[in-house]
Amino acid sequence: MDAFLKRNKRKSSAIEEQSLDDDNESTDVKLAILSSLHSNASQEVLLEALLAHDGSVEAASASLAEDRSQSPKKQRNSITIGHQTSLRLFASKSSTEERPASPKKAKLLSKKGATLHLYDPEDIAEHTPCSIIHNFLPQDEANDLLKELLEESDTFEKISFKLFDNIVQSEHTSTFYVGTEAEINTQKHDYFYNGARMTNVRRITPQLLRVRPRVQEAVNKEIQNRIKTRYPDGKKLKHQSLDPWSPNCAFVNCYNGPQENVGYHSDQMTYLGPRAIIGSLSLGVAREFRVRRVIPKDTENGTDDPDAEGQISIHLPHNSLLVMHAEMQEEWKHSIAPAQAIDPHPIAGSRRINVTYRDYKKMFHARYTPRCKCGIPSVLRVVQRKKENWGKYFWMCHGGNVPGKENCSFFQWADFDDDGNPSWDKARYKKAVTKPLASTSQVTPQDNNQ
Ligand SMILES: O=C(O)CCC(=O)C(=O)O
Ligand SMILES: [Fe+2]
Repeated sequence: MDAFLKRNKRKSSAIEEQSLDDDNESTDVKLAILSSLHSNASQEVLLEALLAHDGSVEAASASLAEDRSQSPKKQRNSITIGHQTSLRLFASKSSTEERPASPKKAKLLSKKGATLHLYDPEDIAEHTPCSIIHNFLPQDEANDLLKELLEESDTFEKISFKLFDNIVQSEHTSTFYVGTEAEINTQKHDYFYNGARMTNVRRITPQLLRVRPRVQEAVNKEIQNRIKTRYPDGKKLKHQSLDPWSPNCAFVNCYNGPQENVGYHSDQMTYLGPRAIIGSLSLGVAREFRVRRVIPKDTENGTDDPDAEGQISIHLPHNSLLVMHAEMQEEWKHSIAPAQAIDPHPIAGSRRINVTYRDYKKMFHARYTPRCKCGIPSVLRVVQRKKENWGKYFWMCHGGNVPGKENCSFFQWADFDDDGNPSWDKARYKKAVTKPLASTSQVTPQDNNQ
């Protein structure tokens, strides 16, 4: 849950600022030249053009001139978000026409210290571990869900947790929803988050329930499409589940105003299992969802700089469904950036609601996951930063996050088969799955900041 820490946020933005300072003098100069040549274009548009042309001012300028002559209204100066541009506008004809049948690693367009802004679903699928569907629900359904959750959000809470010896709070508010009263009880008694029990758990609302099958269907289609078009040999990833994605809970966030944000993190895999997939629906004010790849420290390009490849910003307008695919939590981090300004939404005002539908796996019920010496379920992590053992999963104690407790230093490598199934006692598990699915499903908050 470090993701929410104000203190942590300050630390990571300090790192980002430093890398911006280190790296961007030449980019700044180039932007200034481009700006003088295209005074009507926003900095975002200029940067996008520059990145799309590998830093060549001449080529970026030519493409901006061409773009402007084709569509003079496209340029804008607003610092709020929501306009639709595509990298394909900047790409040469042949590069878009000759998309390979089998997936190839997309050319990296983001750069150290810079933010590449993406709006177009094709660009997003190509350059990030996500895919997006705009205007996802029928308008009335999206608005009904938004209204319902805005009302709910009046009683959402900030999450409190321990950092070193301080109790700190998230900036935004949230709560989570499961299917039945029995699930609420299971949640409150059996599940632990960062070493503590969750108290704020609610029964799923009528609108969340109504939307769920649509999300389920769309996410499963996106998963299949991704496997076919983007993964090596058109095969699912190692440890990715073969089962259809079946969301049984929803974690809902409310960001009230432009400054409420979530720092860089990966979502906790403990109860979702490896290669977790998440369906994330955005409602109300449009905000920026930023992603950056986690680069192992001791590779050839080894670096300690988390911003070494820059970051990519995905714009999330009202009624968009973002799918975080199977490679996301292990290999990337994500955040909701603070905004300088926002376009108020006619229903939500300055608020944004985000629903992450999640598939809590029966096999990863808290009663099976390894317990640490403190007697609480341990958390599932993956080696992200070290080349040695990179991608290996492990269980560790999270007691250190509980006020008054110490981390008991429990550590155990995790063992999963190719489909992500754990190797523990299947007999016990079989007994449990005779219970209805609803009684074993859960919701988790975010966290996995290593
Ligand atoms: O608000 C969002 O879009 C993302 C929230 C998030 O990262 C999370 O709930 O884990
Ligand atoms: Fe998250």
